[in-house]
Amino acid sequence: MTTTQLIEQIRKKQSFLCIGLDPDLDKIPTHLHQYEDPIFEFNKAIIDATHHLCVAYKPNTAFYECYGIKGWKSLEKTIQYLNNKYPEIFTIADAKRGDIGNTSTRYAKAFFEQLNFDSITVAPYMGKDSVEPFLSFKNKHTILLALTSNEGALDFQTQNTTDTTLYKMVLEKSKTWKNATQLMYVVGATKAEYFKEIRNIVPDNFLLVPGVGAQGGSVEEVCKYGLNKNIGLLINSSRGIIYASNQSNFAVQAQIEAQKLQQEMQLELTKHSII
Ligand SMILES: O=c1ccn([C@@H]2O[C@H](COP(=O)(O)O)[C@@H](O)[C@H]2O)c(=O)[nH]1
Repeated sequence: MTTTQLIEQIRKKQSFLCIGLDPDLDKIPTHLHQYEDPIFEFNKAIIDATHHLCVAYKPNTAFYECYGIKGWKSLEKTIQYLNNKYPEIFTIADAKRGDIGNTSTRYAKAFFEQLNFDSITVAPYMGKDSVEPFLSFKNKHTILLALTSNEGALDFQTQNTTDTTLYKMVLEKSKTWKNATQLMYVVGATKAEYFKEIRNIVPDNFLLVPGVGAQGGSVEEVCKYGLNKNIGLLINSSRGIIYASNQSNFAVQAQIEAQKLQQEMQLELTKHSII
C-alpha cells in the first residue's frame, strides 16, 4: 500500500486507529477453544467487528511465535484474511527485526513477500546496512524503533551521546538512508512530551504510536504535536480493545472500545483543522 492510499483511508474513516492483534490463549473467551484454530477465530471476530473504525492492524509476532507452527499458521491465516477481505487495511508485522544485510533481506522477504504485510517494525541498532534491505521493497514500509513506550526506553534511547540523544541520532541518521521516505517511526504514546522535538526532526514521516489503552497514553497529548498536514499518525491499542471482554460478546465490546478511540481521533482531526 502506498502512503497516499493510507492517508486516503484515514480521511475517509476519520480514524488513524491501529488495532493490535496480540492474542493470548489464556485470555480469549473459553468458548473459542472448541475451534481448531481459536486464535484465528478470535482475530477474525475482532477484525469483522472493528474494520470500519480503524485503518491498520498490528499483529505482534511474539503472540504467534510462542505457539510454534500452529501459531505461525494462525498469523498466516490472519494476514490472508485481512488481505482478501479488507485489502484497504494497512498491515503491520510487529516483529522488531534487523540483522546484517543478507539476513535482513530474508526477513524482508518473509514478511513482505511470503506473508504480504505492508510494513514491519525494525530495530535500528545495527545501522544503515541492516535497515536498507527492508527499504528496497516497493510500496512496503519500514517502521524504525525511535523512542519506545516502555520504561526501559530511558536506559539508552534518551541518554545523551556527545551532543544529542540516541533516539534523535536514530531519526537524524536514518533520514539520509536510501528510500527514507518509506520509513515510519515507533514513538510511544507514553512519551508525549517528546513529540514536539521529534516532529522538528521528522516533520513528514508517519509515526506508529503504541501505548494508549493498557499503557495509559493519551490520544489528545499525542495529537498536540504529533499530527501533521497528512495526519502522520497511527495510534495503536491492543489489550484495551481486544480484551474489553472475555465473554461471548467480546467482539461487540471490542467494537465499543475501538469506536471510543475513533471518535476521539475524529475530534482531534477537527480541532487541528486537518479534515
Ligand atoms: O514502543 C513500543 C513498541 C511496540 N509496542 C507493542 O505495541 C503493543 C501495545 O500493546 P498494548 O496492549 O496496547 O499495550 C504490543 O504489541 C507491544 O509489544 C509497544 O507497546 N511499545
